[in-house]
Amino acid sequence: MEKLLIEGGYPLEGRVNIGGAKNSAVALIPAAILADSEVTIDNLPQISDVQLLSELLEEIGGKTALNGDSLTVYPENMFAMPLPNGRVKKLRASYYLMGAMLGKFKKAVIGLPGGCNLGPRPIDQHIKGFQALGAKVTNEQGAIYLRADELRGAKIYLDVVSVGATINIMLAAVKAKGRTVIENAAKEPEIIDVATLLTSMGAQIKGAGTNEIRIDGVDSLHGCRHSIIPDRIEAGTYMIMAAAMGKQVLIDNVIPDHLESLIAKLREMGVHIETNDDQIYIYQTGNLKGVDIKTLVYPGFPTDLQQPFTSLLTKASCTSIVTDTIYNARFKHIDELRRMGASVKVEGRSAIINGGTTQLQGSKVRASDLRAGAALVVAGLMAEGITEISGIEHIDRGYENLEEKLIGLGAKIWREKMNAEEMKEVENA
Ligand SMILES: CC(=O)N[C@H]1[C@@H](OP(=O)(O)OP(=O)(O)OC[C@H]2O[C@@H](n3ccc(=O)[nH]c3=O)[C@H](O)[C@@H]2O)O[C@H](CO)[C@@H](O)[C@@H]1O
Ligand SMILES: C=C(OP(=O)(O)O)C(=O)O
Repeated sequence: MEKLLIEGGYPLEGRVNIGGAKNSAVALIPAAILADSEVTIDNLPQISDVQLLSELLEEIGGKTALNGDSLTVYPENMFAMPLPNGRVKKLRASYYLMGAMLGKFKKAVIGLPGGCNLGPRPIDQHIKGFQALGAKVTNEQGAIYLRADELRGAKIYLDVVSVGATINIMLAAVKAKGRTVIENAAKEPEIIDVATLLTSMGAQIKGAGTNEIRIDGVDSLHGCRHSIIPDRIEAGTYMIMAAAMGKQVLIDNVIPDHLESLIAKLREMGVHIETNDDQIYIYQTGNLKGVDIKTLVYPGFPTDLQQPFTSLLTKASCTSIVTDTIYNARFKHIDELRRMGASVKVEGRSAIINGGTTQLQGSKVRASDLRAGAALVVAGLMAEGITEISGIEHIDRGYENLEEKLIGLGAKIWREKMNAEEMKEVENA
């Protein structure tokens, strides 16, 4: 087990290159199951979720070859091997194996997914979609059993706007007979990215990125090559770090339009930002003003940036209120920020941050989930002294080469092995 150490207080300056989007990559890899021949995915982020999914494809008989940031998936010999346990529980996106395997083999047995513990994360809308397409779905001892004699297109209205359900239904529907319409679909850029890959494989999909997606089933899908869009959440995290500690930071390989809500909020705080086609500049700013944010489905403020943004708000003058309407319990980072001296309290689904009251102090803290980890890295960069972050396996699920990228910007950050006593502390926590 390792921990991350940050000596805070060093200004960030320079440029940082953003990798491919985690939440696209983790859907595109399972989507490759649906093809009859090889699929190559470029601009792949080097994160543990990607590694786990490649291993899961090998478990079902596929072959994968990683070459730099490109992954080729050879789906020819895959079969409907049950995957009730093991790796599927280590990440959220293993739920995409349900849609992809159902679409390809008309059957699948997959364990319930893991991923960040953000409170309840049901998958009822995924299952409602599979059932509407004609699948029989049962939950037996924590594994989902899916089976269909034939998948038929259907009209599916999502009761909750869900990224995962929208993509999973697309995966199951692309080879179904006839037309599927997903109403009240999620509109995240990653959904368009998955639709683009599937279309390159020969699928007929219209409306991805709007709230109504229409899919006309085809008999077979072929191999293709696809490059993943930049990770807007990784980019947003570096923007927040730059707003907190930056002199002048250039974020490279980013789609500024995907970050409009964050850009607007940072500008409201007084951060000076310029954008062009694929870059965002953040300039040194003076005093930061407090702002309120409310997380919403895309294009609203992303819940995945709520936690790192909360850390930034501890530095702003006056009080800010952060409300998470997507996951109302996504506040596990708050206790850790308090340990570092932040004045924050949680009331219902909101965190109230008394900004600018104290200087954060380096402390021993624990990342309970991926973006809680990012929030603690932001706090560690701002704090006086050394911050030690445990639970960094969560951070490795979503941030490639974090230390390397931050060292490139002038931060003092490194990894160390934990000693036996520290490991025991973490296990007992
Ligand atoms: C791998 C991946 O892409 N993860 C992202 C995805 O997660 P994920 O796909 O799990 O999130 P959803 O968009 O499905 O969840 C949104 C909301 O809908 C609820 N819900 C969802 C499905 C369902 O069947 N029933 C239901 O009630 C959830 O509990 C949540 O409150 O979108 C989230 C919201 O942008 C992000 O935080 C995650 O980073
Ligand atoms: C919640 C997240 O991831 P996952 O859905 O994979 O747990 C995230 O990326 O912030």
